[in-house]
Amino acid sequence: MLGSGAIWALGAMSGTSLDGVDTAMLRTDGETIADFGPSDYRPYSEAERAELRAVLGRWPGPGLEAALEVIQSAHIEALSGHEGAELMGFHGQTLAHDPHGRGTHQLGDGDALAQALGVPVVWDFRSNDVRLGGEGAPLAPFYHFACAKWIGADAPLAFLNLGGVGNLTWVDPRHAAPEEPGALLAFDTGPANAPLNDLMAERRGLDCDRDGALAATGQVVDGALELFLDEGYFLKMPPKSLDRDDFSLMLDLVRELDDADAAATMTAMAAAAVMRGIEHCPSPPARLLVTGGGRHNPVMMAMLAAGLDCPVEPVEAVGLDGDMLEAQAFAFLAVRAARGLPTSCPSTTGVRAAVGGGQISRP
Ligand SMILES: Nc1ncnc2c1ncn2[C@@H]1O[C@H](COP(=O)(O)OP(=O)(O)OP(=O)(O)O)[C@@H](O)[C@H]1O
Ligand SMILES: CC(=O)N[C@H]1[C@@H]2OC[C@@H](O2)[C@@H](O)[C@@H]1O[C@H](C)C(=O)O
Repeated sequence: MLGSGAIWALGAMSGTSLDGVDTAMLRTDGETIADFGPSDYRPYSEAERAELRAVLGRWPGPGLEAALEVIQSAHIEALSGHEGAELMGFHGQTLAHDPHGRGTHQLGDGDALAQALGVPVVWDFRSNDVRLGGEGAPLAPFYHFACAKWIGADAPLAFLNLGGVGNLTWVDPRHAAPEEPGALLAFDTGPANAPLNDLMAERRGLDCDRDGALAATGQVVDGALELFLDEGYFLKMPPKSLDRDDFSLMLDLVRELDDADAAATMTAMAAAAVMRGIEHCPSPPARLLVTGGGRHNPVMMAMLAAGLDCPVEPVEAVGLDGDMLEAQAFAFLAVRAARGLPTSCPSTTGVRAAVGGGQISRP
């Protein structure tokens, strides 16, 4: 098992929007952040993305060879650009997530990666949690706790990741450790960018509504928004998690709307899901710090700010990097796993007891 000093770890994340691999170096002992290191982004080519998209929803079994090759080669390329890492955290690509049914599936082979890179790799972060009755997601909350400490927060605050799916972590930084009861509450808020990206692909052949340009010209249609908010998911008590396409029926709610109104309404849906989520927090957060690609969408950010009673700011406001926070999180979680520390607990995933995730493969 790893000693207790800080080491340089390298994290890699390939998120639900299938845009590419984020990598980031972090010096940490798995409890506190000692230093941030370089980070990088390796986008998937169109052909690679198509290969991955074609296997979304699939469970382990035959027929994944080409997609696995994309994941392995893109990660080897992305990770070998960094030097000096003693340990790597490899999330892999979530293809399917059904924690109370078939489990959770992140495509990737940590053994092969450790052999190729000559560095120990922690991977398969979510399975242990699911085996112990947890949601297996979100896992960034233990890192959000360390971030709250790093910025010197002294009152409850919340982190929001606006990726393909949204996830929220309420943190009370007055606790000494993330697994202490009352320190954290975390859950997926609902769809964030994924359905909006799907709408843009379907209607305009574009990756996303860049800078909210289309939504800014449309009107939010209240009827569609209300139907969306009738979904039982919003009433469910956290912890709770989602698969990328759990809300794909959202597209049907805006089917009759013109492109601009559909984009505005879907952007409002993502924001409204967060507002519903905030109502589940044990106390109102002093501020909401936003990470993930959605913080670049000014329309989504303005809707959040208008609907919440606390300041809504990108994490850059406190000196963090919102494009790399998840890659850093998996570097941090790798060190925790290697030290035998828990990476999730009942209030972050609903797992029966605090548990460490991940298996470790050595070269
Ligand atoms: N300038 C921008 N304007 C609007 N949207 C943007 C912009 N930049 C990024 N995005 C949105 O953010 C998405 C990428 O976000 P991010 O990289 O956080 O997702 P992810 O890590 O793949 O997802 P997850 O956290 O769900 O795994 C893009 O697909 C796009 O929808
Ligand atoms: C199963 C899975 O991969 N879930 C992702 C996804 O993307 C955002 C949200 O849904 C979150 O629950 C999680 O990722 C982040 C990194 C997490 O585990 O914290």
